[in-house]
Amino acid sequence: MSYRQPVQVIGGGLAGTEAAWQVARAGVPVVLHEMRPTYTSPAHHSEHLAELVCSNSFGAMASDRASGLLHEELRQLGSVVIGKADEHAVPAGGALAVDRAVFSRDLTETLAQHPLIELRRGELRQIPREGIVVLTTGPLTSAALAEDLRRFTGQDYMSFFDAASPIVVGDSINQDIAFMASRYDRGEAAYLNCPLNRAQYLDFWQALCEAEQAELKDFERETAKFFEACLPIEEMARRGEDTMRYGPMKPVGLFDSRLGAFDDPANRGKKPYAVVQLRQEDKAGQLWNMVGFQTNLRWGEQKRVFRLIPGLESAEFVRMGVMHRNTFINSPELLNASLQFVQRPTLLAAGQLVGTEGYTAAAAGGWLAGTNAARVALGLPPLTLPVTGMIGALIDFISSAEPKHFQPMPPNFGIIPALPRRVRNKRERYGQYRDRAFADLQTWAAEHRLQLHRLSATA
Ligand SMILES: Cc1cc2nc3c(=O)[nH]c(=O)nc-3n(C[C@H](O)[C@H](O)[C@H](O)COP(=O)(O)OP(=O)(O)OC[C@H]3O[C@@H](n4cnc5c(N)ncnc54)[C@H](O)[C@@H]3O)c2cc1C
Repeated sequence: MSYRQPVQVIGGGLAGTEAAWQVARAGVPVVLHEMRPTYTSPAHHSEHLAELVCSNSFGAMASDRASGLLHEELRQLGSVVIGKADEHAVPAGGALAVDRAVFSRDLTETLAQHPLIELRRGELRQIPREGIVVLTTGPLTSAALAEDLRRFTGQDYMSFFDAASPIVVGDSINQDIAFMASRYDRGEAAYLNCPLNRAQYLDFWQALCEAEQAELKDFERETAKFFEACLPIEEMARRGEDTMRYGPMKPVGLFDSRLGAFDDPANRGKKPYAVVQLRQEDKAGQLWNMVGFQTNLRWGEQKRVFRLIPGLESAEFVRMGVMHRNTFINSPELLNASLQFVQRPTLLAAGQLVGTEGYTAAAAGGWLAGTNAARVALGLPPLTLPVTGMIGALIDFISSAEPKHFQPMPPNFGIIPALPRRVRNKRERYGQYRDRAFADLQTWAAEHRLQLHRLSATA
């Protein structure tokens, strides 16, 4: 096949943007189809590429954490998404967070200016039957294309629910109450923290448990499975009085230095019982994201209940929380380890459509699918097992989740068809057990006659 026929990437999210860039970087022309602004998904708000639909964070930066390792590998591999994330980073105490509007606008302009990339706006309703195609339409793939993909695979989708948290105007936060700090004083003081005493926490918890939910459609209510790493805050509240204090409202390592020294025993009684953290959204610090407060409450209820939080009594919300059903394909059955469909090797897929959750994982999958689409076009063998950090992200996810909540995710999470049980069962932190995990993976890969590449060395 001649590679003069452009590769077609469908969906300009995190995965598609990275994929299109890698195709072009290999010298192969590419058309990137993005349906926004003509059609939009229920979670997207702009017309720009690589829009971050909820939090503005790509996860922890330290390279002994799965996300940090993946960032570092993607940097070395020339990822445009992580490159722009670095350029437009905002303070986030050890996490890689970005000014989302500037980040997405810059990526849109950068891709639009590349001589080998054509950015074509409009919904693609069918998978192109010919040529090399990369599907990166995400968890909210448009209905017509989803139906065509279902016909092509002959399989139903799998799904779970994911929610986004509200964004608050900085000037409306009462900074006599909210204080700046990062947990355990790590990095710069990057978060605004709203402290609650026990009575305030219990009032808030009660109000949250009783608040009115936005309606799910009947069939959705029956099958509502939440993504455990991103539970709606009201679902967390329903699970128990203290659940939020062990989750997003964890008070440890946070202290208002205006009250005195943290380690002074005289100040022990001043430590908060619970804390709501807000992370900076934009470089100017005008917008703040409520960390871990993804929600499916009715919008009026969100305002009423969240204004009970000390410091947010007059909060103005520029975006409310929402919840959506995320769908994904049964990738271990449908794809091989190079992200090509077994049925049609010229069709590849990446991002949340294949079940990898999160911005960083989407960018990594996009890197691999784009690289492989270009390699197929150039007549080169595709790369097989993926970025080491992606494996790490997988292990990290698996080790931090409760097995009983796996149902919708594990067989499809990531692109590794059958992780060995001993890796799957690891409950310890990834960083600490990385070497052992890699040894296990190497054995497993050898057993399956797969080569395990560290892409930074092979790309
Ligand atoms: C409500 C919600 C909250 C989330 N919160 C977080 C979070 O806080 N942190 C995190 O890391 N991840 C979060 N995620 C997951 C995260 O959004 C995804 O993992 C990541 O964005 C997936 O990237 P992607 O490129 O696969 O899909 P997307 O980024 O969704 O991109 C898909 C693109 O395809 C386009 N498209 C769809 N159909 C068509 C078509 N037929 N033709 C042309 N274009 C099409 C869409 O417009 C979109 O631009 C959340 C997801 C949802 C739905």
